[in-house]
Amino acid sequence: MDKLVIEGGKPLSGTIRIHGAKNAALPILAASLLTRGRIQLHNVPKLLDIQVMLQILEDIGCETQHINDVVVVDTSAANSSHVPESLMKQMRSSIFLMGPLLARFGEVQIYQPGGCAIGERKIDLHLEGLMALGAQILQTDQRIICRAEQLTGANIHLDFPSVGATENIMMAAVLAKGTTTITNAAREPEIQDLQNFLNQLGARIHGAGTDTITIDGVEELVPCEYEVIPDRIVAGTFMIAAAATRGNVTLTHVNANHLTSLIHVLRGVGVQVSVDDDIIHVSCATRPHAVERIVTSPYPAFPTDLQSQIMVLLSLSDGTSIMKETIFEGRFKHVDELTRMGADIRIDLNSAFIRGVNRLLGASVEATDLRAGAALVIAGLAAHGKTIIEQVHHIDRGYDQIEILFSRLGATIYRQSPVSRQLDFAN
Ligand SMILES: CC(=O)N[C@H]1[C@@H](OP(=O)(O)OP(=O)(O)OC[C@H]2O[C@@H](n3ccc(=O)[nH]c3=O)[C@H](O)[C@@H]2O)O[C@H](CO)[C@@H](O)[C@@H]1O
Ligand SMILES: C=C(OP(=O)(O)O)C(=O)O
Repeated sequence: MDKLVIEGGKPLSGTIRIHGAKNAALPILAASLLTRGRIQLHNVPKLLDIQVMLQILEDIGCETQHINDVVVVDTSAANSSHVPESLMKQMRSSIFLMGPLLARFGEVQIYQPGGCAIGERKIDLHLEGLMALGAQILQTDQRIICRAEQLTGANIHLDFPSVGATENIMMAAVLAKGTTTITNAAREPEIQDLQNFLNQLGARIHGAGTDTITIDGVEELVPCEYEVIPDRIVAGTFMIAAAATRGNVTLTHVNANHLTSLIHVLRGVGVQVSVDDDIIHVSCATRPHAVERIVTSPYPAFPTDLQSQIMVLLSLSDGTSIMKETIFEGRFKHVDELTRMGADIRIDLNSAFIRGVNRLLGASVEATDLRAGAALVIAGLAAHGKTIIEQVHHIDRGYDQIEILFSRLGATIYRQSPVSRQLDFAN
């Protein structure tokens, strides 16, 4: 298992380019199955989750290629509506295959998806949405079989604006007969990106970005070329790292409109953030102060995917801050690790009370999930001394070589691979 080793205490400085969004690229890759032919996608990051999605597409008969940030998927020969359990279990986003495969083949056999251990992460809203479109669902313990000779448009109200359920329903409804309306839909930028991609294929969807999405079913879709949006969570991670190390960092290829809640919080604690078109500049010369309360909620509120990272900044701020997590019940696992590094955080139900300390100290810690891992990297960069982070594979799900990106900003950070892997690379 790889480890990250960090010698902290240096302010980050310099410019980096932000890669494409994992959470946009994954549903878009799954949606490519809705058409027959060759799709070319730009700005697709080289991440573990993307690799798994491409492996699944290959397993069901597609041809795929990922060179630099360009992915080509040829879906012409896709011939299976079954996703093997071993692949399903590798990530949560395998669930995105359900809608497109059902729409393409009239049936799909999948399993409960895997993913980060951040909460229960049910899929009831996905299933209810597909049933509303006319699918019959047979569920045993882990296996889910879904069938529908013809999907038919319907009015679907989501009890919670689930990102994944909104996307799965959109993908299933594109080729359905008639019109589908999703109310209380999720409004995340990645949903708008999926709408834009599907419309480029010839779909007729509008409303993404609001809480009501309308999908007028079409007969068929034709392949296209498309560019994925920048990753707002990766951008946010680097912005917070710049502030936590009292650095001076410029991010390029970002969309600041997707980061309004974070920019508001950062400015509120005294961090300088300026925006110029697709460039964001972050600098922090003095100790930030505490924030009264941050609550994670669906977009456009503060994202749960930046909760653990901002907690590192609050741990180093002057005063006590409160962080309430309302999306995932198991997303405070980084707290024990941060405490090991000297943070002063108390958890009460879904709220964390963070008393700022003057400094964090390097320690051996474990990434328990993707964003918890990213938070530990930030903590390690800001801390005095050496930090070793285990279970780096979690971080690799969402950041393309995080150590290289931070090295470019002057950090001392490197990856230690087991000897056998180092030899593999040498050959
Ligand atoms: C690949 C991707 O885009 N992942 C993002 C997506 O995950 P994901 O799509 O899984 O997140 P959801 O919005 O669906 O989940 C939010 C909440 O709804 C619950 N729920 C969800 C579906 C369902 O059928 N039943 C149900 O109860 C979940 O358990 C969770 O408590 O949005 C999350 C919330 O912004 C982000 O943290 C993830 O990074
Ligand atoms: C929770 C996340 O991703 P996923 O939904 O793919 O597990 C994340 O990106 O922080």
